[in-house]
Amino acid sequence: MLKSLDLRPFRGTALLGALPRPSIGTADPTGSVREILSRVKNEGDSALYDLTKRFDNVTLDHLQVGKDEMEAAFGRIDNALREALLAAKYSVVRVHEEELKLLAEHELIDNFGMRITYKTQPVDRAGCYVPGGVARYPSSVIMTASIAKVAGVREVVLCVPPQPDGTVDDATLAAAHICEVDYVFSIGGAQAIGAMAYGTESVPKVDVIVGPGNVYVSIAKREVSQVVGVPSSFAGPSEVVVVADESVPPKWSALDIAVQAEHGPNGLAWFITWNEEYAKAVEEELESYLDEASRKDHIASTLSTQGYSALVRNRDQAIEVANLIAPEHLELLYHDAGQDLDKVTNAGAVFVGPYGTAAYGDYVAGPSHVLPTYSTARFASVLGVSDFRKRMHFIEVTRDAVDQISWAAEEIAGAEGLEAHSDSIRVRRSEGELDEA
Ligand SMILES: NC(=O)c1ccc[n+]([C@@H]2O[C@H](COP(=O)([O-])OP(=O)(O)OC[C@H]3O[C@@H](n4cnc5c(N)ncnc54)[C@H](O)[C@@H]3O)[C@@H](O)[C@H]2O)c1
Ligand SMILES: [Zn+2]
Repeated sequence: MLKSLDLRPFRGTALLGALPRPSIGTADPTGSVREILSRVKNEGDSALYDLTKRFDNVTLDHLQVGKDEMEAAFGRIDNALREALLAAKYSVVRVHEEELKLLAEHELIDNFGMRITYKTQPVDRAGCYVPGGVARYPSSVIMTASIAKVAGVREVVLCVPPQPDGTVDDATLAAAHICEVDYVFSIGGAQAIGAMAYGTESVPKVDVIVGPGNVYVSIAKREVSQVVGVPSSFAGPSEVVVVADESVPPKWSALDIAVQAEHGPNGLAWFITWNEEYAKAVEEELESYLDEASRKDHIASTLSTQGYSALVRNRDQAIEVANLIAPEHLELLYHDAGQDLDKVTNAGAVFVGPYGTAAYGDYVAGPSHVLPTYSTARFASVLGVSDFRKRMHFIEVTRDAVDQISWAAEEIAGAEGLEAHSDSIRVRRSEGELDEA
């Protein structure tokens, strides 16, 4: 089931060489994504109807889902699901209200008489993509839209692929209602990203696009990043690295390997341990679980292409391997894992201790489940309030600064041959103090 790797002999750069390269799946669809985007840009709504027919096999007669329909869906869903979605939103809002405090306006420093103040402002309108091909993701509504609202975004636009009958499922609409989403459109794939980036007759143009999706969606976001803000993470097919030993029941480890593979194809699932017997026990549990799993095909498809069971020397090497993979989800399930957290440098989210299945993070932990995949955790981060806000500095130049630091600015302007630059400073320095009115 999982491909076995014995990484024990490898050290340093040889270890990197011994790891299989991540793969984006079958053929790279950048060419067809570009075609879709240019049709949306040039033809607007009519391209959206046509592409939805082609890729979702649905003939729509309108694109927008009204606020009344969101409210009705909220009323229709099970009581227990309604409570669960509200609890998840509450948890996400709490975490992000705290995160927002970190961005509070403050004076950084008095720098040579120049007062530097740090401030952030929300973007005006955000677009959230909620996937809906292989599975339904009401949780992704909460993990994007509620964070945009906490960040202070004025309007939130949400796109989600239509179901085969052309509607959007009740749970997704109910989540949109809970998160006070302003517009919902039943459009999926690269065409949805194009619609939000360029704007069409029906879909308002947004300033930032966030949200996970399959390769078409993720590549489309990368393509439109010239005209709209897009976080640098590639929030693509799900990934997990599970590090465990005999201190954890093998069934728990086996299930966690299956969890992220359940999302669909092109994902990645690694199991890492330093205990050979335990690796065998986990493999056996995984096989017996798969015999009965309802999403057996999805899980098997990810595991057969990018499912690995790696044997390492010790926990240090386990973390070294995890850092090289830079996975979306890292689980450190073994006893005392809390001791190792400083060594983790590359991962989207890290789950610590034997109870730490990534599924808590998918729904209720509070941080967004929109996380960097495809090794982008080397440089990119979890979705958060800062993705919806822009940083700016206020620079208040006092007379004191003119006296203290003009010389350096004039000198550099001179070296760059930019006369107006040095003149603008020199007049202030030489023409003395203005009367304060
Ligand atoms: N990284 C994260 O934070 C995170 C979180 C949740 C989900 N996910 C991932 O999101 C993905 C969801 O994928 P999905 O496929 O279920 O839904 P999706 O909404 O991302 O994609 C469905 C759309 O893809 C388009 N499409 C399908 N085939 C196409 C083709 N041949 N050419 C052009 N467009 C095509 C269609 O327009 C369709 O509407 C999964 O891989 C899951 O792992 C990631
Ligand atoms: Zn998941």
